[in-house]
Amino acid sequence: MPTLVVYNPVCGHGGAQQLFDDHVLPLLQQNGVRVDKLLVTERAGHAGEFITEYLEAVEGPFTIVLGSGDGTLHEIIETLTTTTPKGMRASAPPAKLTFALVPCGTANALYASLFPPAPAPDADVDSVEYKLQSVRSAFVAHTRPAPLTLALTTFSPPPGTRARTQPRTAVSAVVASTALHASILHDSEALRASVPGLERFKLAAAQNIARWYTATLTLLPAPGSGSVQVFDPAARAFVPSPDGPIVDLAGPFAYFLSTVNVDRLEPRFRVTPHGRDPRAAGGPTLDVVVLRPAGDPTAEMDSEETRAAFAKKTMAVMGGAYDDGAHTLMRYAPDGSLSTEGDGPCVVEYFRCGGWEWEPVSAAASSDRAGCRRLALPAQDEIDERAHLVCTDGDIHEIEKGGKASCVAVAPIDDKSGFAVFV
Ligand SMILES: Nc1ncnc2c1ncn2[C@@H]1O[C@H](COP(=O)(O)OP(=O)(O)OP(=O)(O)O)[C@@H](O)[C@H]1O
Repeated sequence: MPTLVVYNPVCGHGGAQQLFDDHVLPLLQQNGVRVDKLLVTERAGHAGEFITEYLEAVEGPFTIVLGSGDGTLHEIIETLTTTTPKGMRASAPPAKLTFALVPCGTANALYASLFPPAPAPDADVDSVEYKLQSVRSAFVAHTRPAPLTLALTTFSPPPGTRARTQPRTAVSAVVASTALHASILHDSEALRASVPGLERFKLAAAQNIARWYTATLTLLPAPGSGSVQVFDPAARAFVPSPDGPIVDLAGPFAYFLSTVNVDRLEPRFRVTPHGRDPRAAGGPTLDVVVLRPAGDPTAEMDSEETRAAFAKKTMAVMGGAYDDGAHTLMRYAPDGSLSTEGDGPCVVEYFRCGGWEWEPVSAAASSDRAGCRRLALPAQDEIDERAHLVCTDGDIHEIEKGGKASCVAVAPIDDKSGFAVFV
């Protein structure tokens, strides 16, 4: 099976070259692995172009030893998924691509989810041994790779518009989000040069923590599951949603994020903490976390004070994600304080579903749906620019005014196609 080595020398703290020279390439050599091609990426887009051209010319299946963060992995998967197949790639089904991941990026969400660091706060995610686990699985232990589920997000123009181009589709292997998470990724990119580590996400979070987003959200069941599932903190399990097979949620929203393949976005940020649990039979699924101010029993009407008070709760929810996913157990006490005890209303809504539709709307339209009327904004026809941002694995997209984003989870049709990773 052809083996390619690709690494991004500038991702994370810029240590990929040394790690590959000193450890990864020697480990491959010791285990008799012949490297067919090695690419040190020179620019954004390089890895995707290189892999696509190689796969057009050479018969697969393929293994790629990839030294990067989630962004370069995303770039390869998205380029292959959205480029019309030609040459060898035109064969059906297209050849399978399996990754041995070497975490060299900033957050390394997929790697940290597949190889969760030990619970001790000082567990060393920077050690060479921690970083070589996927390569060892591939070439030393010869484990069976795990298939990757993908989230396909399509951006549609307003209904009735004559499409100038085909609707765009973005592909993610980790996260598709809007609201606070998309705002953080949007703003943190500008900080990349000045704040190189995870701190830039915390800085961008502080800038955006008090924003609300007006939209409507529809969650759709996975094929074969019959219903959207909702996490029941008392049972510590997903159960069919009492709202029926499809769940409609009105805004405003503070947080909305969906994940595939992962239970965390950073080694310690377990935002969808059951994302790696074994699934019941049925189609591929997304784990979805939603935070809506209307759930707060003390949020009476929209005002600066209400938003400032709710921002503290959003902070507490983010803190719960850093505390092993405790936000999914949080409930409101009657006075609006948060606790993981008691049986009050859940603070976050944690769902498992097959897909979702997010449609930015005016505040009036959003609050027309049941449950959120009391938080209607005064300026009813204002367009909420920020509600139009969608993040797919770090890429930021903008929904056209009057349009929407629709996301669906897909999995390889068999174990000879699609993408997989050595775990
Ligand atoms: N030589 C290069 N110069 C500049 N950008 C590059 C180069 N090689 C790859 N890239 C781009 O860098 C971006 C970020 O890389 P990557 O995701 O691997 O690291 P990261 O952002 O540090 O990590 P993470 O995604 O885990 O936070 C990718 O979108 C990729 O296209």
